[in-house]
Amino acid sequence: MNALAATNRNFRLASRLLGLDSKLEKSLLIPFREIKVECTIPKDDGTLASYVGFRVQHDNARGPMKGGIRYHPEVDPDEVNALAQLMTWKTAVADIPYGGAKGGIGCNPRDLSKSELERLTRVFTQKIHDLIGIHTDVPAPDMGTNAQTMAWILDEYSKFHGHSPAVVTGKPIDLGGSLGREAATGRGVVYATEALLAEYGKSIKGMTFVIQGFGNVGSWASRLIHEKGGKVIAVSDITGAVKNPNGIDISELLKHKEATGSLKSFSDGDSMDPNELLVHECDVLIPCALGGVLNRENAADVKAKFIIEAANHPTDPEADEVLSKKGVIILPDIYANAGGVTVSYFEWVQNIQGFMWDEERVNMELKKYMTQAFHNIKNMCQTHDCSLRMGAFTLGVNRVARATILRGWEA
Ligand SMILES: NC(=O)C1=CN([C@@H]2O[C@H](COP(=O)(O)OP(=O)(O)OC[C@H]3O[C@@H](n4cnc5c(N)ncnc54)[C@H](OP(=O)(O)O)[C@@H]3O)[C@@H](O)[C@H]2O)C=CC1
Ligand SMILES: O=C(O)CCC(=O)C(=O)O
Repeated sequence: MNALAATNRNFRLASRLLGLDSKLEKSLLIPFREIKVECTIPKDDGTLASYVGFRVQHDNARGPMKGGIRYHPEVDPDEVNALAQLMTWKTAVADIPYGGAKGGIGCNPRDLSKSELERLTRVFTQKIHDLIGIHTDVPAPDMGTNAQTMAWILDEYSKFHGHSPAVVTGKPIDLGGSLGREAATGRGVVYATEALLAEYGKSIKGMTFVIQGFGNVGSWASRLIHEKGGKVIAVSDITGAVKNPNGIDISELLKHKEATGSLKSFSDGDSMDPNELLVHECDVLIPCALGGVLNRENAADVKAKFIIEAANHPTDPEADEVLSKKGVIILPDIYANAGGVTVSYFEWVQNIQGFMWDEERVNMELKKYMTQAFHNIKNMCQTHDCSLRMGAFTLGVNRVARATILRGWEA
């Protein structure tokens, strides 16, 4: 099932549990605006290359639309649409005053030089600058983009609208970024994991973890789990996977990745088949890369007891069903990875206030939001006798539905 069909299905299940009116259901599902632009840039060798860029603005009932921009060869309109919708429910689950959006460019950032990436980002910004803004739609990093990408968007946007640091989040600190934003999604994943494990009388210390993806989210989650005494026994990136049953020394792995750009040939572990990683024996599996990686092909073989969805929509509905029947506890993406957008919100608030918080305050507030959201999800699970995924969806959808009704439809 493609990402959009899967997301729509989860939304509809939540809508039925909440007993939403069918017209309201339809209006919540249809995106506010879908933007598709062609971005042509001169390559370093003088030839021209064209890329298609998307920004889907899903809903703004609760505030400005918010969500990352992804650079990846598999970016397509349906996936961006699904990711934008997930942002609407995620910001509502986190209870931050935003709606949802997502963007992307179909390109492989690994094949582009830094100056090509800069040109592409600037052309994309030129094409969408009228449709984003501090109080309309605020982009941030996602897969394949980072603080530097946000700096280019900020610079290009400011040429049209004047200096506007709050138009993007996840910026470099020197341009108004927030302390703690880079680590925030991984840190939020760890707070979410702690909240879940505590329900089962468990903690991170001594448990075994398998992590797919070692970019922003995966590397920070690995590092913080390692610091808390969790045993990270297998990790992968696009180049391969590494395992060590005694626990990988994550600080050494970070140095190796920094030096070589890859997890390959790491001396403190054995290489493994990346396809085997998701079904490797462990207590907790944390997908931190692409969507749809847990599917009908591998779900029955998953051995983890807990799955923390740090990636967006890593589990397709068929896998969800198989895993639930097996008793695997899944912490859903719209809660588990909400730490990133929550600290993006803190960054935006700091930019608007013109006042910078210290990192301790950022992390403390993040923990407060993540813990509160977990308790709210648990309450929805009790009210509707449902899974954590439906608990999170009903929480988010209900908040957006209430805001939509309050705003009304009168022209
Ligand atoms: N950044 C953020 O704040 C947030 C991100 N997310 C989600 O988290 C996920 C990861 O995002 P982020 O860490 O920012 O992205 P990055 O681009 O920083 O990292 C992605 C990682 O995934 C790896 N990867 C890519 N393809 C594969 C594959 N087929 N198998 C194994 N690993 C693979 C990459 O490998 P390599 O290192 O070799 O390139 C990289 O390590 C995405 O689903 C994103 O939507 C969710 C909330 C917020
Ligand atoms: O920080 C943000 O605004 C968005 C992060 C994001 O894209 C996500 O949560 O999937």
